[in-house]
Amino acid sequence: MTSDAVPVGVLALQGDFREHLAVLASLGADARPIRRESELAEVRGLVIPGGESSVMDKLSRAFGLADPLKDAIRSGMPVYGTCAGLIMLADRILDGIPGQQSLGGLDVAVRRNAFGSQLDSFETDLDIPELGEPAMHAVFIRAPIVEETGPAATALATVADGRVVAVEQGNLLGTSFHPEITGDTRFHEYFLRKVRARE
Ligand SMILES: NC(=O)CC[C@H](N)C(=O)O
Repeated sequence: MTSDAVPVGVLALQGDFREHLAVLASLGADARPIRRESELAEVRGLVIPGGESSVMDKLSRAFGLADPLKDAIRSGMPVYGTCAGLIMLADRILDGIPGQQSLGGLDVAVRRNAFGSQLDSFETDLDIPELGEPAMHAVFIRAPIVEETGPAATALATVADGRVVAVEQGNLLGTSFHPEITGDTRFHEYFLRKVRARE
């Protein structure tokens, strides 16, 4: 193992964790699926993938992972959530199913399935100053929107009508869209820089 191969996890209870594992491995990380508390304890950063947040919530509680995940987030571990993963990181969920909980950490209110049926899925290019040129091609799939950004969180990207679709707060990152399926690795590189900066 090279010194570059920092161990990072992808929450692998549900959703498109394999795509994230492949991107992280392609960037030289030691990328591991995380299904147990003991596996979480071995990694220095975590990605929470897209999928279905209400199912991920139920499984994380059923597997005894919700509390260790909250502890990891509070301890300052870098965590990047895409789509359902962003919902898991939001302090407040709008339009959740009854009883749906999040792990929290990001001072935002996120509305699930916010783009309505006609825009169930769509693609657009986003200017993201933190990531530089060119604009990022972004794929949205039954995507959430960041409806309120609290004072502790910073918006990184907005769609054309001004609604927020990417946020950052300290070691936490969240995007409504799925960079793991477009071949643009800049968000994963940004996440890995946060992980390596803590080493
Ligand atoms: N692509 C996705 O992750 C969709 C998120 C899903 N609509 C949810 O509420 O969790």
